[in-house]
Amino acid sequence: MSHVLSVKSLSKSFDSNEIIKDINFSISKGETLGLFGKSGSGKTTVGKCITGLEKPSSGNIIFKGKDISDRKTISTILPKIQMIFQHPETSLNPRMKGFESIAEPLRIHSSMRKNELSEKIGELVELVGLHMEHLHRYPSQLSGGEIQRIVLARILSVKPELIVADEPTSMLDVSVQAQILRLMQKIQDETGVSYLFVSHDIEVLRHVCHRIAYLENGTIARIEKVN
Ligand SMILES: Nc1ncnc2c1ncn2[C@@H]1O[C@H](COP(=O)(O)OP(=O)(O)OP(=O)(O)O)[C@@H](O)[C@H]1O
Repeated sequence: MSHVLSVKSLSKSFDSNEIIKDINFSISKGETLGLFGKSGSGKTTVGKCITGLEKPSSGNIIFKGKDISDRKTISTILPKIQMIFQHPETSLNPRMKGFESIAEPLRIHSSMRKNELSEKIGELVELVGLHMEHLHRYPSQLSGGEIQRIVLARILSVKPELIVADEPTSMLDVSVQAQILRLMQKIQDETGVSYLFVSHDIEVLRHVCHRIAYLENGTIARIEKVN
């Protein structure tokens, strides 16, 4: 299997405080790699370095053979790498209804006409299991699970090849959590997207990941295959 992402000797310090050091791992096409670590271990920092939200102190991030460690190159790769955050309520613009939230990246990254846009949004809404009525609501009028579905539809609109999912279900109750995890697996089966799934919940990771990387003392202590 070809690697979508390779992280090589990644380190990141904040104010001379080294948070992660010499991190190495790869993710194949269609693979879910879990990143496990306790609170404050630096999981989100790894995800932010990959998605360009933080600049690595040193090391390389190779996406489909191209080094995207410097900010100039990453702008040409985005939107192929997307990130889902932990707090659904802060993931969307509170002043945008569902339709606009999903349409916004399509308007930026494609030149679709109005009817093409509506058709595409209809397909995405069906893929993530929402109903048209949800599109006419603001985030404050949607549940956490419905917001994460809108977030997924928004992200999928630009056909990402890698999604960094940072505790995407930890704020949801157990039954909704299971629905979103199933949805993410269905999306992977249908699109071949790869995930870096960040969590402090080892049971969730064992359920959804092909392999799990354990972050300890700022570095990857080991990577295990999940049977
Ligand atoms: N921009 C920043 N400036 C300074 N310190 C930061 C910054 N971002 C993160 N940190 C620190 O880096 C450490 C790792 O944070 P990070 O959010 O990556 O951990 P985490 O494993 O994702 O934690 P959690 O599971 O609680 O979300 C923490 O001590 C945090 O305070």
